[in-house]
Amino acid sequence: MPPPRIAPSILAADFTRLGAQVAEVVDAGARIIHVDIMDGHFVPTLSMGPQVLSALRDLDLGVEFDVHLMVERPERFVADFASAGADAITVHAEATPHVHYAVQRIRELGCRAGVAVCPSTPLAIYGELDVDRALCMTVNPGWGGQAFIPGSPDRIRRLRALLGDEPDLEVDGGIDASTAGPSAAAGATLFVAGSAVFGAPDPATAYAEIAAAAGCSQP
Ligand SMILES: O=C(CO)[C@@H](O)[C@H](O)COP(=O)(O)O
Ligand SMILES: [Co+2]
Repeated sequence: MPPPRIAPSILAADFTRLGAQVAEVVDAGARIIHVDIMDGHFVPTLSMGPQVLSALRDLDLGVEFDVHLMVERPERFVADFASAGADAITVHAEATPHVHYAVQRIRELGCRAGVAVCPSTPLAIYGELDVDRALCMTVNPGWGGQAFIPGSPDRIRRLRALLGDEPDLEVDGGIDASTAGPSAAAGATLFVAGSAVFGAPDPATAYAEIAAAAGCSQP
């Protein structure tokens, strides 16, 4: 299985000092930054567009950008995010009838391809797809700061069994120092944490605590 990694989500960052906040978690050891894109349709909320990603990319912090598209018909936007600097792009299985095409397109654009599922979506779709990353939502998508759904470790375990050892299994929503451990034990390898990192008084310490709970080796 891939080594465990933590991906701080900038959705919870202070946007008046976004670059400094990202630099702070990079100094603490983060090598992946999670970027949540919400369209007001697939999820009721709006977040940001590719301009924010390209601004972060221009900081040259040497990190990977993990783009989570919570948008309808995400295949329309993958090229925009690839040119803005995405390293991995994840689309929701519920957001398009053309998931296979979206995965193919993301790879053609030179990015790693992920497919995400909401908490009520059957996991069987992964049996039909070859993905670099499977994203198991551990809250309903659309908002930061929600509580981890308690049945998630069981779902993560079933998903890991379907995927085999190779792909990253990403968990997203309510991940903190208490939920990262059970998620890791169930087979998760990539841990998105928004409010537990950027909502903490000291994001670097919070990052280190979640990393330790997830079993990450020292940066
Ligand atoms: O995709 C989403 C929410 O839909 C996330 O990536 C959130 O940004 C996670 O936030 P926390 O639950 O960690 O506060
Ligand atoms: Co996300």
